[in-house]
Amino acid sequence: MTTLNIAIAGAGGRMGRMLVEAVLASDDLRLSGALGVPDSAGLGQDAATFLGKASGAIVTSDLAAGLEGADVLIDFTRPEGTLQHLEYCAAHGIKVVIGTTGFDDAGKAAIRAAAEKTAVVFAPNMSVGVNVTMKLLEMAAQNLATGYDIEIIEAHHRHKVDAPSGTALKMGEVIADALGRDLKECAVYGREGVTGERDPSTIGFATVRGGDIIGDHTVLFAGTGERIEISHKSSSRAGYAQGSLRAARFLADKPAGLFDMYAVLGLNT
Ligand SMILES: NC(=O)C1=CN([C@@H]2O[C@H](COP(=O)(O)OP(=O)(O)OC[C@H]3O[C@@H](n4cnc5c(N)ncnc54)[C@H](OP(=O)(O)O)[C@@H]3O)[C@@H](O)[C@H]2O)C=CC1
Ligand SMILES: O=C(O)C1=N[C@H](C(=O)O)C[C@H](O)C1
Repeated sequence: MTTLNIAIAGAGGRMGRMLVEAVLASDDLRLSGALGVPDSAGLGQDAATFLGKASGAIVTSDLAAGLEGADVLIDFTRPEGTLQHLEYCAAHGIKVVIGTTGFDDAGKAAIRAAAEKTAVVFAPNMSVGVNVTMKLLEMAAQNLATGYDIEIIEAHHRHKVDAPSGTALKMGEVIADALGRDLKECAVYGREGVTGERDPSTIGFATVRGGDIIGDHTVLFAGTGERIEISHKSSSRAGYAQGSLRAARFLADKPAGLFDMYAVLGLNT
């Protein structure tokens, strides 16, 4: 078995720690490096210190040091950090799994451009369950195209900085595509005051933030006399970490290109 060298960006974050633990627990992956920002609490320490272990990877903000020998970088940070890391990886032939959310159109264009130089998996949610839920939404939207109002409700922990979640936005895109609509034209991101009656062609979003909610998403198809709710609820971040490792293994033999979790999980039918 060949060993894949994995570097982790945002190694001290909620997802970074899950990933460090998951890489150390695997027998085909090696933690080759760990990136933080200059004021990160764990800078200069072993990335596995929080587990009471030594991985040999010291958290650094020096990209060359943190990415030395890496085959794949797994990045769950912030858009500005991810884009910096990606530029370095594209220039040095390092593959990248991007879990970060909250990119604007320019950021997404930069990811597409970098993927012409190196292989990239970019997905707002790495869990198998969420990606299968996306397929269910496609089917539901195709079959409930008229007479059903579509609302997407998401809930996350108090520390989350972007809204709606990347997953909720992707759900909106999947549904809009299935209905032949453009999400940019039909999304409604908040309601207040005298809003008038609901326009049936819209897709509504509602955001809840509080406590330690890991990630809940519900899509409501509200018709007359009935409603359908398709929900996914995460009770642990482990599913995101395991999905990210699957994405890293998937990239091992891939040439440059942009892939999503449908490709990783074989859901592109
Ligand atoms: N695709 C998926 O399946 C999932 C995606 N996410 C997304 O992943 C991202 C991170 O989430 P989470 O782990 O909860 O967040 P955290 O805030 O816990 O962790 C973010 C990490 O990135 C570091 N960081 C912050 N700013 C920068 C920067 N500019 N450059 C480089 N590193 C930076 C932080 O450093 P420091 O330690 O100093 O704070 C921290 O280590 C979010 O966008 C979230 O939406 C989350 C879960 C699943
Ligand atoms: O910030 C989080 O925590 C999560 N972010 C992702 C998103 O924005 O969709 C995925 C998951 O919901 C957890």
